[in-house]
Order: sequence, then structure tokens, then C-alpha cells
Amino acid sequence: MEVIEVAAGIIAHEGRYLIARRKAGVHLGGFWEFPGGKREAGETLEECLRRELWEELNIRIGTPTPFQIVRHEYPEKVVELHFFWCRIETGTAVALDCAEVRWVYPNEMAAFEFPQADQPVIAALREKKVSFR
Ligand SMILES: Nc1nc2c([nH]c(=O)n2[C@H]2C[C@H](O)[C@@H](COP(=O)(O)OP(=O)(O)OP(=O)(O)O)O2)c(=O)[nH]1
Ligand SMILES: [Mg+2]
Repeated sequence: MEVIEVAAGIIAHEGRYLIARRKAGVHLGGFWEFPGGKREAGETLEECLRRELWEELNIRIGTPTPFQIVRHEYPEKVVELHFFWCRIETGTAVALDCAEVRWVYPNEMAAFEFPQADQPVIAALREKKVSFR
């Protein structure tokens, strides 16, 4: 099966992270996620991340740091998620192309339903394996 490459942002601010709720009716609709989306032809993953965060949240980010790659096989598709740690450079996140956004601490994430593929990242954030730069 074709592997879909996705870039997603772990957007940090004062110990909290920005999470977004996926719209109803799409793959994993209604789940919470780290915002991002599919890489388009001719784009790098970083370019993809910048485009997606602009389209979905109306924000510009500083230089993203690669942080974890997760390949996950859903029954309907295989995704390779490239998570990048980043900070907002300009703008305030608004739910432009997602259902809702929230800033949450890692220990609050268990209260939100995330896709299975995101669990290693959530665990890493909770265990503070992440460097705050
Ligand atoms: N953005 C994002 N996608 C995730 C996460 N976890 C996870 O399994 N996914 C899956 C859901 C989707 O199948 C795929 C990402 O696709 P997407 O729906 O965000 O793609 P997109 O923004 O380009 O949307 P579209 O143009 O295809 O509508 O990766 C996550 O934390 N963030
Ligand atoms: Mg998306």
C-alpha cells in the first residue's frame, strides 16, 4: 500500500502544546491531533508543515526541529507521520481548517481522543523526553 507522508507540528508555548480537533467526516474525523497534513509533490516536509499550519491555523512558525517519525498502518491507509517541534513566530492560532483548537499540558492529553499513531509522541511529551529550546 502507498505510504502517505504527513508533517505535523508539536507547537510549544510555556509548557503547553497546541492540539486541533479534526473536522467531522474526514479520516479520523473528530479526533484530536497535532496539526499538519499531507506532503504535496515538490514540497519538503518542512515546507509542507509551514503551509499546513498557515492554512489550518493562520500561524507562521520559526525553524522546526525534527523530533519523531511514526509509521502507522490504519486499516484504510498507511501514514508516515513526521513530527516537528516548533514555536509560533507570528499570528494567533485560530481554527481555520479544523474544528477546534486547544492549548494543553501533556498530562491533560489523556482526556482527548488522539489517533493511535500519536500515542508514542504523547508519551514522550508526558515523560518530558523533549528538550525545551
Ligand atoms: N495532521 C495530523 N494527521 C494525523 C495525525 N495522526 C494521524 O494519524 N494523522 C493522520 C490522519 C490523516 O490520515 C493523515 C493526515 O492527513 P490530513 O487529513 O491532516 O491531511 P491534510 O491536512 O493534507 O488534509 P486534506 O487536504 O487531505 O483534506 O495523517 C496527527 O497528529 N496530525
Ligand atoms: Mg490536516
